[in-house]
Amino acid sequence: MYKVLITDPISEFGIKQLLEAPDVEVVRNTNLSPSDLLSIIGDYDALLVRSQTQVTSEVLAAAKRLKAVGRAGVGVDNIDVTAATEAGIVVINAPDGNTISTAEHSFAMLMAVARNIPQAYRKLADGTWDRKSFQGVELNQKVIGVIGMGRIGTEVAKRAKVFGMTVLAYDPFLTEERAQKLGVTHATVDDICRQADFITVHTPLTKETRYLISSKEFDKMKTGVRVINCARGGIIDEKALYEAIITGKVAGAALDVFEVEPPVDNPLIGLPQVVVTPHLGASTVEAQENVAVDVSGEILKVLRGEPFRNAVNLPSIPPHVMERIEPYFTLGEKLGHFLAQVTVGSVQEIAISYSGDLTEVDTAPLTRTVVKGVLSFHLGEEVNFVNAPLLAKARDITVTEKKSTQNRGFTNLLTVTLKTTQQTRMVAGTRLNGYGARIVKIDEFAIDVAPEGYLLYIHHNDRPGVIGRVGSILGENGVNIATMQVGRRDMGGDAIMMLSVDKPLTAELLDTMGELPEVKSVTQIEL
Ligand SMILES: NC(=O)c1ccc[n+]([C@@H]2O[C@H](COP(=O)([O-])OP(=O)(O)OC[C@H]3O[C@@H](n4cnc5c(N)ncnc54)[C@H](O)[C@@H]3O)[C@@H](O)[C@H]2O)c1
Ligand SMILES: O=C(O)CC[C@@H](O)C(=O)O
Repeated sequence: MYKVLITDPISEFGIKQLLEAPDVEVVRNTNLSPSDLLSIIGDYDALLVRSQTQVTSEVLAAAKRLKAVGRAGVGVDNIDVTAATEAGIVVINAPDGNTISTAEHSFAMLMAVARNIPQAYRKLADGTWDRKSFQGVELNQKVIGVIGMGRIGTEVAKRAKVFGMTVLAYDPFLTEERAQKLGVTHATVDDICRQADFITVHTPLTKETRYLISSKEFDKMKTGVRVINCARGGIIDEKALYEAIITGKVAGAALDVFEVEPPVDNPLIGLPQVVVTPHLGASTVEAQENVAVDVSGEILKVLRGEPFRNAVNLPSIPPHVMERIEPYFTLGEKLGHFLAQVTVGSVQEIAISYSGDLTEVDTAPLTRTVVKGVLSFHLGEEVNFVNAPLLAKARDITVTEKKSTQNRGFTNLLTVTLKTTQQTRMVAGTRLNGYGARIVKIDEFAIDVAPEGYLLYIHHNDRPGVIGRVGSILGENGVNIATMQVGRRDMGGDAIMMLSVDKPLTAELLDTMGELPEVKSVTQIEL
């Protein structure tokens, strides 16, 4: 039974699949102090949070069973992702579910600051009918600068266009073609500062984007500009913003996020030109359901060892790529695990070659599964999909990946070569329609074996009677052979036998088989 701890308020509908999963026990406690969390986290396999719970390196160090931290939302600023990666803990987020809600909130804030809606509301609510103080500006025919054209920035830009605005957009990944397709003008931050009537930021908060908009940028702006931040506090320098408002450069600001949340003695709050909300961008019924559904589903997959998509500490896998490579995940891991069991010496290099259909997609996630398969034979559960490359690097193991045109007649082929201090061995596998995963080559021998269960890999001389003797010994010792495959290079030369058996052999029985005439080696493999 997997234990999942939920420590922030998360949509009930969204976590339904966790609550109903027969293999999951959910514990909800949204009143834990940091020390409470430290003392109980060791019992849990997954932790599900929003933005309040601080998942620090101490929490992660105490989380001996933890396999995943799920964030019902986009930003993972409250999670020590580096510490999680080192510990092999997957950090999952839900990047798509709150895009529309946050874009709509950004637009609502833009309109609120353009027309002074909250200020007018407050005055009227206080009993004053004031029609002079709140003259606003139209959006139509104004220039808006969108900095960060990812999911939310793009949706904001689309809405701005519908309102008759000219959109200047900056994002290091915005191509001219995409800008044209969206009907926006590709611009620099400098262009935006000089030309825009409204500036809205939609980047993550990184070293590069901290104080992206500060005094230097405000100095370049048109007098009367209005700025919006519904992304992360700190992208706009709050001190510089305050100065720019006081000097009259900036006519208004709309802020949903702050450098410190909740804000403490923040002079921006209460300024008549500033519209604020307490980080409400994603606070809609729809967004909270979406993010909770997404992250709960992904957590279930991580716990059950199934492929997942949205890990922050792993490159994300687009759905069309996932669809193509998912069937090979288990095969890749098993090929790695197979080689680790038949090879002697310390691993120096893992080389993976993809051919056929597999050359058409990004196979980096598959490479991780192969590396995991190799390392897990020696490192056990310590190694997983997240930390496998790090663990290989820490052991000076080179991992290479190449695409090859040599598919040996298979529509797809995954070939893994393991170089150790003592030998170099190779195994190749494929997926055959109707038969599933198969091992089709071991070193120079063609073979056809399902990579599962207990296998006996016997290297022998191709002589009459060897196969019979192997079968008899197993039979005499009560070991049932499920399947048997032989492969040889030349008649009477080097040959291999691959048997799948119903139960593992004892060490004594393995020795007895190894002593048979013409048998060179016997290796038991578990896949
Ligand atoms: N207020 C809220 O409640 C709320 C809700 C959801 C998301 N957010 C925040 O909104 C922001 C955007 O989210 P998203 O889902 O659109 O993310 P996203 O990853 O889809 O987009 C971010 C974009 O910023 C771009 N970028 C990175 N550095 C940049 C730079 N120096 N200059 C310009 N662009 C840069 C990236 O290339 C990317 O395209 C994030 O900070 C996220 O945490 C806030
Ligand atoms: O409401 C939340 O949980 C924060 C939403 C937002 O900032 C995010 O990063 O997804």
